[in-house]
Amino acid sequence: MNRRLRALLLQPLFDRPRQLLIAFALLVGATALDVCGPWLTQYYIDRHLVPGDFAIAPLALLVTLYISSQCLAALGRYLQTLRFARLAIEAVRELRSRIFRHLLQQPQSRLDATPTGELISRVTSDTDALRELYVGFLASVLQNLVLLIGILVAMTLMDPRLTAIAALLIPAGIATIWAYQRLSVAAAMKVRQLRAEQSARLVDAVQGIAVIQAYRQGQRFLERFDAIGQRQYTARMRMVRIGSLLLRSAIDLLGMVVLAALLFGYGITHIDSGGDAIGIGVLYAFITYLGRVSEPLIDISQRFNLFQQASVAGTRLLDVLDWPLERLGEDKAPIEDARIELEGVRFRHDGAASDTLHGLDAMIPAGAFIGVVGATGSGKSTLLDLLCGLKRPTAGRMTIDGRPLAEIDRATLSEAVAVVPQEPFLRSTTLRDNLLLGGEASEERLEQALRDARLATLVERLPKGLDTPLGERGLSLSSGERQLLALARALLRQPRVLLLDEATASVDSATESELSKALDLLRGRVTLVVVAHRLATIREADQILVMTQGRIEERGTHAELLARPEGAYRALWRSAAQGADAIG
Ligand SMILES: Nc1ncnc2c1ncn2[C@@H]1O[C@H](COP(=O)(O)OP(=O)(O)OP(=O)(O)O)[C@@H](O)[C@H]1O
Repeated sequence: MNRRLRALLLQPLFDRPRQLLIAFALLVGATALDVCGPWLTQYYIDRHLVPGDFAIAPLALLVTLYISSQCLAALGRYLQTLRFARLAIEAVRELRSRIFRHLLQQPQSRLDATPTGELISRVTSDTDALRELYVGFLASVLQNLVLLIGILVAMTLMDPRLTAIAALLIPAGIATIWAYQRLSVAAAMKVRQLRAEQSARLVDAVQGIAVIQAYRQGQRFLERFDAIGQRQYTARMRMVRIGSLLLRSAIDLLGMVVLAALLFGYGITHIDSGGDAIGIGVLYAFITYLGRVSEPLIDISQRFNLFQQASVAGTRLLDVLDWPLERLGEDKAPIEDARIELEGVRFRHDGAASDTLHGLDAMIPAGAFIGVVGATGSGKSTLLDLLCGLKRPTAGRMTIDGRPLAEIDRATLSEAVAVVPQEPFLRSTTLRDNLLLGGEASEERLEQALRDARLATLVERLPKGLDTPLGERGLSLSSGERQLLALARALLRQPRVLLLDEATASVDSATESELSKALDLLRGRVTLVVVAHRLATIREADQILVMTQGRIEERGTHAELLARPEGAYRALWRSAAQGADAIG
């Protein structure tokens, strides 16, 4: 295990030295009291039972000591378990939020490239594996080790020679555990890998359930899922076979052999000492202890796979923590006019063979209304992602009010630039929370934004109005309504730049023309960049950029572009008009 992994796994514990110390002290105390049990019994047998001394006072003292030591041991165990659990839960909560914070600061490209199920499993099940390590492995292994030491000390105090015989069980047990580890590691890794595969398939299926049902692919998905289940079963059974052969059975067998050796040893010592050196009570205590030595050994070995799993999970978490954070600018001066300039802006996706945007030049004056049109895949959405800072250009320069976009602080930029994406993100909470997204606004501003986004009538119809929950069992908005909600959310923030990506693609023509009027009201006050398939939306734009395969092929007003006989815009306009069966 390397140093970083060790630090990741252990640091959260060492960050809480007081708690760790208290938990450990409780553990040692409880174990010591536990070990007292057989020792007190031995004392009773040798000093009272065998000589036939049944005086009430010492007997009562012995019984009281026995009961109270065992009760205190149980109390100590209970407190120790609580302490370790608290330590583990706190450590995991902290780690989980560290990983989540790191994910939230990732560049868009990283999140795009990583499957959702994978991200979720890193934040949840991988951090959970660490909790298991603290509660299931660390606490238990420490407890068992202390118990073993306690038993050995108690035995040595009673009889060192017999202890030497009984202690044979320890190296033999360790050798068995070592063999188990070696034989089962491959199967354990296989099980974990198959489990990850199974959850990835599950996430795929749940996300695509509508398509799976529509294309009648349920049976195929089920068969593939079951096939993984079958492989998992085989790997698990292999682990169980190795485990049941080597762990309980082998260690129990070893225990029997050592017991026989002990009885033999007892006999020899007895003869050597002339028959009265070792009491029957010592033998009783040794037999009891012996039974308790094999339990900790089995327990340690069985919990070893928790340690293995935590190591694998820890490696995956370190991998996430290694993902570089998005470079953030530090320029916090507010954006005033929102004049945007692009010079030779290029963009290439990570690992892609060619550029998606090939050197864009554009000058967007403050308060201008810019329309962006072009064929599917021509790079319109990518351009908007660059304008709002979600993606960084691979080459070229982008400025806003003459200040490089890359140097502007993230919060300043997102305060000034609002985006209405193609597929709006909605949370399963109320309409109000979805509009505010954690921010604040007066009722008047909320109502104004709803009116501007043409959502006011929908909200008035709902019995709970803005407090109606969305998603799951709540209201399910239509695609058009979702877009309007995203628009209202953007308007609420009174941005300096408003970027719309096909924001009105799913609303009917009447709503769309009303929205155009609302956007008209923003003209001159807000810099507007509108990507549109429906050309009517951007007909009134100050300038229209026509994109083809990552380049700006044409630019001009609607009238100028339409006047070009062989122009791309004219062709788009004509085909759209033919589609609508009427030339505009
Ligand atoms: N990770 C990626 N690696 C390589 N190419 C990608 C990646 N992600 C997107 N692309 C490509 O980038 C191009 C531009 O996509 P973009 O979404 O900007 O197009 P668009 O003009 O907005 O299309 P639409 O009108 O369909 O929304 C597309 O050809 C897309 O396939």
